[in-house]
This record gives sequence, structure tokens and C-alpha cells, in this order.
Amino acid sequence: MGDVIRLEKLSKTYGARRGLVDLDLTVTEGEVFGYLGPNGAGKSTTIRLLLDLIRPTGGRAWLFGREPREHAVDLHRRIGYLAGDFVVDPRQRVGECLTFLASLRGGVANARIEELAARLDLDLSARIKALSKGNRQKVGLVQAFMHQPDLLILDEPTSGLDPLVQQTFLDLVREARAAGQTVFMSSHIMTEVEAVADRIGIVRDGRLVALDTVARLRDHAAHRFAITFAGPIDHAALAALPGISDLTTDGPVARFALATGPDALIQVLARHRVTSLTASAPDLEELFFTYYQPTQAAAQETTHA
Ligand SMILES: Nc1ncnc2c1ncn2[C@@H]1O[C@H](COP(=O)(O)OP(=O)(O)OP(=O)(O)O)[C@@H](O)[C@H]1O
Repeated sequence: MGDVIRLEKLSKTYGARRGLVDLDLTVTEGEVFGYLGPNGAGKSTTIRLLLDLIRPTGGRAWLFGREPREHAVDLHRRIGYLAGDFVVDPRQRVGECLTFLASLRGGVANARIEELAARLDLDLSARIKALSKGNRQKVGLVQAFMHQPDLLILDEPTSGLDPLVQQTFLDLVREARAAGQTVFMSSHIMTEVEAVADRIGIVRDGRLVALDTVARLRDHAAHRFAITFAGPIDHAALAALPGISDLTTDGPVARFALATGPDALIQVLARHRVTSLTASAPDLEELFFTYYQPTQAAAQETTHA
């Protein structure tokens, strides 16, 4: 399968401000790629660079093997894009607006627009200015999906959507993948990305800090343990375990997170009487939050700003 997106050392600075630093990334045909990161991490910058809405200060990007800068018009035909700040003429009715956007695409069957609107519970006769934020977002989703593009680039697609519509959106993504379309979606929310993405990239302070399949990321996420000891807790031995964090004790119970395999823990426990042990499944959300902590460099940057 071909590479739909290929980025090499892609960088963007805004004056002295860091937007994106040396991003290397490949997304292959038919893949759903989840792009996660906190506010200001560089997600929208990446997406705007992909679409040639802004130009890089370093590195290169290819979509379908072609550079966005040279082939923007051709490439945009193959892409469905939902901007993070999707705006359309507020005076239009939803149906008119979508028919107009469809005509710019060279035409999309009305039945397709009606089907998507019905699934998302979007009223085609409503005026855009009268819509809530969530309903406006649905207009953005319909226009991104309606022409069944080879590549969907979605910036925070579920922003403002209620949980039921979020599920419909995830179904649309699964159907797109089943039809061989490629999806690149940014999000703040690990659970929604985890539900559909084949791979996840986490960006922080303009740098890619994690890139892997959901299954492998989960393998590396910390397990939480709660262990009740019959005798005194050997705090020093627990604290010395590699990969341990958040160690607290409450009477006979020790609680902690362990980011490595259980072997060293079992050796410590074998020297004591344990009356109960619970271990929770690795929590990706927790892993995600460890990546959300600002780096020291970013903290200093904020202090000096
Ligand atoms: N036009 C701009 N001028 C100056 N700085 C910018 C501009 N656009 C983005 N930045 C800066 O670049 C960094 C990355 O911003 P970006 O919008 O890509 O983040 P994001 O991950 O999409 O965040 P959010 O989740 O809040 O949308 C931030 O520090 C931001 O302040």
C-alpha cells in the first residue's frame, strides 16, 4: 500500500514561536491515524501545512507522493477537510450551503447529502446562523465526507458533538476505512481516537513524542496496583522497583503505578505475606496525560513570554 502522507523533518516557526519541529511521519493508504496533543501542541499547524494553507520553515511534505505546494488544486480534489474553525456563510440554509459546496466539488448526489444529514440528525432547512456549535460542526462533517474523498483530514472533528453523534461520527470513520479511504484526525480525546485509530501520534510542544499502534501503546502504559500486606509494608523495596510511580500507603495497603513488567514486583512480594492484590488494566488516558505535562523547555518559554 502506498504512502498517502509523508512528512520529513517538517517544521514551522511563527517568528520566535515554535509551531512544529522536525516532524517525520508516514500515513499509509486505508489507515486511520489519530493525532493527539494538548492545546497549542502543533496539531492545526501540521494540518495547515499538509493542505498548503501555510508554508513550512523547514522540511518537506508529500500527499499521494506529490508536494502540496506544487499540486494544491489537484490534491484538494482528493481530500475532505474539516477545519478546526469551520466557518460558512451564516445567512444560507444548511441544504443550500452543502449543495453549493458540492457544486464546487463537481457535484455530489443529493441523496448522499440527505443520508449524511439524517444520520447526523442535521436539519437541512435550518439557517446556519440559527445553528448551535454542534450543529454547525455537523455541516462541516457532511461537507468533508460527502464526496467520499481518498483522504479525510479532520481537525478536532467531534468538537461540540453530543455523545450519540460522536458515535455516528466514529461509524462514518470506520465506513471510510472499510471503503479504502485514509483518515488523519486530530483530537484532544484519547478514548475517541483509541476507538477507531490504527495508529496514534502524540504531539507536544511541536514535537512528536509518541507514535505507535493502539495495542503497543497500551502495552507500555502503566498498570495500577493495590496490594494489602499481612505485615509491615516494605516501602523501600517497593520504592526501588524500576518503573514505579505514585507510591502511597494507607494502613496495610500500598498503591502505585508500574510501567514495567510485573517480574521485579513479584520477587518483592514473594518475601512477604500478601492478603489481596488488584491490578487494573493499563489506562491509555493515563499514558496520554503523562505526555500532556509541559516540558521544562516549554515551561521556561511560557515564563519568559
Ligand atoms: N498564526 C500564528 N501566529 C503565531 N503563533 C501561532 C500561529 N498559529 C499557531 N501558533 C502557535 O504555534 C503553536 C502550535 O499551535 P497549533 O494551533 O498548531 O496547536 P494545536 O495543537 O492545534 O492546538 P489546539 O488544540 O489549541 O487547536 C502554539 O504555540 C501557537 O500559539
